[in-house]
Amino acid sequence: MNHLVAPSILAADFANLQRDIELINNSEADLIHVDVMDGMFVPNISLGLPVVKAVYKHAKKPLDVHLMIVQPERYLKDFKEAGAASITVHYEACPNLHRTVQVIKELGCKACVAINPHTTVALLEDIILDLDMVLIMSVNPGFGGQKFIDNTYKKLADIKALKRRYNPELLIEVDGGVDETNIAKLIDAGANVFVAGNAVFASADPSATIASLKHPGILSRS
Ligand SMILES: O=C(CO)[C@H](O)[C@H](O)COP(=O)(O)O
Ligand SMILES: [Fe+2]
Repeated sequence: MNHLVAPSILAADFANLQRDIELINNSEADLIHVDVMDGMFVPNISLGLPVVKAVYKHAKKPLDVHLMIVQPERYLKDFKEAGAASITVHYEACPNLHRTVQVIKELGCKACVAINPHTTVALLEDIILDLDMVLIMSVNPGFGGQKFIDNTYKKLADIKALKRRYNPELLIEVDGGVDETNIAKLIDAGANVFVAGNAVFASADPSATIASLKHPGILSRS
């Protein structure tokens, strides 16, 4: 399949959020990545349900909601009602992960599990069959603009092997430090959904950057 690009609005201008949503709407982006942080699971607070609802009102692309919160099972229905098309919960935040994943699917959302850089891919073996997508964190969650962690390539090799064995349709998302310099290598490593925050919104021309993430190898900038 062709890979998907998911700009993260964490790096957008929150005072001009509608403008930045329109920018994504009119770009080659496939999804809108929404980072929800609670100051507990991660040492940062970003945005919550009212902002997700406001984004959904203007969004013409599916919302890919990444919950970096403790006990995310408390809020799954709320995020579905706020407009989430897919809901990502963290392996590290879910003691009853199988149940949490079933609830996400019963709500009609795509179910995704994220793992932090220190969490071994092998821990996903008994849940992978139930998932639509796995998110490999390529930075420690909590902040945009961090440096990509190279061990991600090893984790992609491991998840690719599990995918081949158990769930060939599985999507593999990479989040953190993705940009025009590493996306081609990440595609080769087996990833097919790419979150990009700073690479898009800190660039001089965010739409052109999204286009070049969508078509790596082709010079989309004039
Ligand atoms: O989940 C996240 C951080 O926890 C963000 O999605 C991620 O950091 C994207 O930002 P950038 O592309 O700037 O690294
Ligand atoms: Fe994210």
